[in-house]
Amino acid sequence: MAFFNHLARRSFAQSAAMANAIKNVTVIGSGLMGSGIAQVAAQTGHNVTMVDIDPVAVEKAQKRIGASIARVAKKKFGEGDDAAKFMNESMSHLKTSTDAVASVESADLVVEAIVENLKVKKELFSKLDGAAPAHTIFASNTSSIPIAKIAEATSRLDRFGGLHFFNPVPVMKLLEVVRIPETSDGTYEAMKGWGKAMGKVTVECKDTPGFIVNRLLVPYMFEAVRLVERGEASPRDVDTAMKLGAGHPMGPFELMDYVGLDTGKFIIDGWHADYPDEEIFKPSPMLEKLVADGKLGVKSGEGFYSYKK
Ligand SMILES: CC(=O)CC(=O)SCCNC(=O)CCNC(=O)[C@H](O)C(C)(C)COP(=O)(O)OP(=O)(O)OC[C@H]1O[C@@H](n2cnc3c(N)ncnc32)[C@H](O)[C@@H]1OP(=O)(O)O
Ligand SMILES: NC(=O)C1=CN([C@@H]2O[C@H](COP(=O)(O)OP(=O)(O)OC[C@H]3O[C@@H](n4cnc5c(N)ncnc54)[C@H](O)[C@@H]3O)[C@@H](O)[C@H]2O)C=CC1
Repeated sequence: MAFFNHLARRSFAQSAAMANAIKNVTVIGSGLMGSGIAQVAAQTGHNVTMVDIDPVAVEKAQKRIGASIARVAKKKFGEGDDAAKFMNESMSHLKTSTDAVASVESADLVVEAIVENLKVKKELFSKLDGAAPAHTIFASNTSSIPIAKIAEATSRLDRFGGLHFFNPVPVMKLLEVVRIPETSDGTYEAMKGWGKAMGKVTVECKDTPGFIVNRLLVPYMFEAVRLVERGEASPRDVDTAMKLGAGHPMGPFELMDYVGLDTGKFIIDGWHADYPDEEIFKPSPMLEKLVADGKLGVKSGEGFYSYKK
């Protein structure tokens, strides 16, 4: 028994060491999720480089992070010097760039949070694979794409996994840590350890559609749209019903607007393509039209609801 305790202690120590070895974090994508992941990594003392192809997106992200860190600081320290110190210290850990290749040169971990498109994700990781150091762990924040399909663009399958955060990242405590068969134990332990260093509660996931939360949440959200498409209730009443009847903080339509209708469409289109006979993965004409009209939810000012001031 002592031998196995020794092994357990050693593997825990190894994973803690590997997680502690994750100091330099590069986040690719500075949208809703990338900016949140970069913010929390900076708040928890990591050296963070946040990257985007779109310089305007980087600028917007810096503003979003500044406002969000102010809310976190106020919640933690109230007003005054400690809050200001927390904000300044957090922001001092954050750099931005539009050069993804240069940004991974000394990365211990790369977290990708770009558009939910397999081709674009694979192109990015293939490019980074040749630029990042051999020890660097690659992880995707994808909502729905199989990690294995993304990882096959690289030569580091043993150092590849999924780190699936939840929106808004500074608030939602959960982190889904996904492994593919080739993910080494050391990599997996390091990813879980880093999640804890980020202040998250981690759950272990296999590389299955939607991992845990989205496999349950996305079909629920699309069933809500189908209920409205059948004329059985209004979006507002469905949201009220789920908040007051099921205790959800947001109803499904508010949540889809919050997540982004484009992201919702990317997810369901991917699953429908892979599982064409699965009823609950069927796309929604109502959502298709909104996305086609550029109504992407909060991020575009209008989705199921209007957010124009
Ligand atoms: C699609 C995927 O792949 C996976 C996903 O992410 S699925 C989506 C998962 N996310 C959810 O389900 C979110 C559900 N909604 C909620 O939890 C809440 O509505 C919410 C946290 C977003 C907002 O909470 P709320 O009570 O309605 O409003 P609000 O008062 O603004 O915020 C509550 C607290 O969170 C904090 N907060 C909210 N948004 C924040 C942000 N962006 N940054 C920092 N703090 C924030 C606020 O400081 C606030 O705390 P105080 O009131 O003490 O200051
Ligand atoms: N929106 C949500 O609630 C959640 C989304 N996710 C996942 O996170 C990822 C990002 O989603 P969002 O942040 O919502 O998207 P978003 O649209 O807000 O941000 C995506 C960002 O990626 C940038 N980008 C696109 N291609 C790029 C490239 N090749 N190199 C660098 N930057 C590039 C875009 O300019 C944009 O700023 C997606 O995979 C999504 O499925 C995961 C959890 C929750």
